[in-house]
Amino acid sequence: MTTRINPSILAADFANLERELGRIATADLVHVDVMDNHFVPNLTFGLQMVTRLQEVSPIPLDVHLMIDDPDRWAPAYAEAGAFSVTFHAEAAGEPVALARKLRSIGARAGIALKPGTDAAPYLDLLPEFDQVLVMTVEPGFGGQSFIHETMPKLTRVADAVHAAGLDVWLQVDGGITEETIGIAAEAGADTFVAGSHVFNGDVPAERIEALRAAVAAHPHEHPRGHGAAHR
Ligand SMILES: O=C(CO)[C@@H](O)[C@H](O)COP(=O)(O)O
Ligand SMILES: [Fe+2]
Repeated sequence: MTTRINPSILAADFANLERELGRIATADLVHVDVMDNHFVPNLTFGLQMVTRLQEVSPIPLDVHLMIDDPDRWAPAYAEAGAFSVTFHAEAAGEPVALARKLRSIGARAGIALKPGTDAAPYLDLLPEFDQVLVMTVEPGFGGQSFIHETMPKLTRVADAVHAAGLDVWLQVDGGITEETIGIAAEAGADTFVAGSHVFNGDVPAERIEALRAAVAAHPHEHPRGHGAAHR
C-alpha cells in the first residue's frame, strides 16, 4: 500500500506560507482548506490564494473545498493546477457531472463526507472518483479531536473500493496524530491529512516521518474473499 501524508496549511503561519511550504517539502501533497463561511462557519482563502500557492509550492496541491455550490466554483481550482480537488457530497448538486468536469481538466476528483453523512448513497459512484475523504472531525476548524465513530464508515468505503478492484485513495482529515493515524490506517485509509500535529512540531519533517512510521506499523487487512486479488 502506498501511504500519503498531506499536511494541512490551515495550521501553518499564514504570514509566511511560502516558507511553511518549504518545511513540509518531504510530504506527498499539501492539503489546502478552502472555507467560505457558509458551508462551514469559518473563512480561509479562495482561488487567488490557491493559484499563488500552486506557483510556489514544492509539492502538489490537494485542495479541500468546504464551500457551497462547488458545481460552480470547483473547476477553477482544477484549472489553477491543483493536483486534486475534493468537494463535499452535502454541497454538490451534480457530483458525477462535477467529478467528470474536474477529471477532464486534469485534476483528480475527490468527494468528501462529513462525519454524519452516510456513505451508502455514494458507493455506486466510486468509479467516478479518484479519492474519497472521510472527515474525522466536523469540517471548519483545525485542532479538533478525532471522531472514532467515523471508522466503520471508512472501512465500508474501503471494502467497496477493494471489492470493485478500484484504485480510489481513501483519505482521512481531522485530529490525525501519531496515535489516531494507526487507527485510521487499520480501518482502511491510505492518505492522511494532518494540520496541527505537523505544524505544531519544531521540525515538521520529523512529524511527517513519524506519521509514516505509525502507518507502517498498523496495516489494513482486507476482508478475505473479496476484491480483484481474490477473484
Ligand atoms: O478540513 C479540515 C478542517 O475542516 C482539516 O484539513 C484541518 O486542517 C485538519 O486540522 P487538524 O485536525 O489536523 O489540526
Ligand atoms: Fe481539510
